[in-house]
Amino acid sequence: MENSDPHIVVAGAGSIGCFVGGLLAAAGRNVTLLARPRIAAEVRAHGLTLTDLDGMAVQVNADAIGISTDAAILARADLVLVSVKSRDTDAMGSLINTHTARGAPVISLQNGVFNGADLRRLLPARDVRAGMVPFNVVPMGQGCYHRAVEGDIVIEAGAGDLASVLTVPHLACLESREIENVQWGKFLMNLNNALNALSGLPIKVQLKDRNWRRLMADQWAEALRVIQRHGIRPASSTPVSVSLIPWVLRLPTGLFTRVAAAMLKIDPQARTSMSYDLMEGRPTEIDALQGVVVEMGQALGIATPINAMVMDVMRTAELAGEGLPNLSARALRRELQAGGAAAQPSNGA
Ligand SMILES: NC(=O)C1=CN([C@@H]2O[C@H](COP(=O)(O)OP(=O)(O)OC[C@H]3O[C@@H](n4cnc5c(N)ncnc54)[C@H](OP(=O)(O)O)[C@@H]3O)[C@@H](O)[C@H]2O)C=CC1
Ligand SMILES: CC(C)(CO)C(=O)C(=O)O
Repeated sequence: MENSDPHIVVAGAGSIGCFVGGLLAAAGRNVTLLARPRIAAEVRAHGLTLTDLDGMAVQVNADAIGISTDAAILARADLVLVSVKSRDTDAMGSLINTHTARGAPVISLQNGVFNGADLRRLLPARDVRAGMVPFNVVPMGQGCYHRAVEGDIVIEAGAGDLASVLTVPHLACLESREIENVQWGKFLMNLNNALNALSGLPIKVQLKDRNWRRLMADQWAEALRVIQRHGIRPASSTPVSVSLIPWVLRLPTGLFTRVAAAMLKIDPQARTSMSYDLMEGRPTEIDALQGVVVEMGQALGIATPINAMVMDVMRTAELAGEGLPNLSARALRRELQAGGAAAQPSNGA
């Protein structure tokens, strides 16, 4: 990437893409959102209003940011930020391969741990970087996107100073030589996406319920055991190590609330991205999260009944297409005890 004012194309602008692309454009970067017609129409009509839990309020007028629904815009990209859901990574990778110049770096801003590798497979001999977005973005409608959890973006280290290109007021980006560990740490957090979506609750309300936290803790511990047995060492994205998180989650609510406040700032509106998928009747990223734990467990003959149960219940909710199912943690425990989903290989681990 040689251009001093690189053209950044956000490939699949939804919550993360509009928020990140919008802040970059607000700082004067040359940004185009590649978006579906419904999002393009919204941004053309209202521009973007970007807010956050610290009181940020940034307005981006529609004429300050490029908007396109045509993938051919990728031909004019010097840098591509991929922000589609995991199910669309292959399709977007193929579009980038068709249209984008080989010299343009491609950065995945997606959850899950394999999107970077999937893009690399589709885009051989290109500069493809995995990334990790720690914050949550709530789509508020009329071009308004609200960042409801704090944190800085982390991207895989490599040639050029891409982190500086992506660091502007209200948005910081760091490079890491251990991006896989960083992604695995976020992966563990994202296992709550499904629980949160099934609960139908904002994250903050869900976290106040000790039954939900116990289920989160058990699910986390089950996944961590499998991941570590594969030799992976997840890096925590909070000041508390990944192995201590289950202990923190199991604390009585008063104590937990105090410890959690020092770990991560979350505002009352935050719901996980999977909640919006269920609300809007779209398939979720469950395969890239619980699905990965179940497969990794199967590969080692380790039972993962909680992750398997959550995956099954999520599939039922997707098929029902009735939005958030508003289940209780107790209902999921009963599902686990009923054991249908728990029919897993076990070596007693
Ligand atoms: N939202 C959040 O708070 C966070 C999300 N993430 C991760 O970031 C990634 C993006 O999430 P999020 O922004 O919430 O997802 P969204 O669904 O809000 O945005 C993705 C957008 O890409 C669109 N899209 C898909 N294919 C194309 C295409 N070929 N051309 C144009 N647009 C396309 C989708 O449209 P359509 O729906 O019609 O397919 C959708 O509007 C996910 O991996 C998610 O897990 C990470 C941290 C937080
Ligand atoms: C809520 C958060 C930030 C962590 O689980 C997230 O990644 C998501 O909404 O997908």
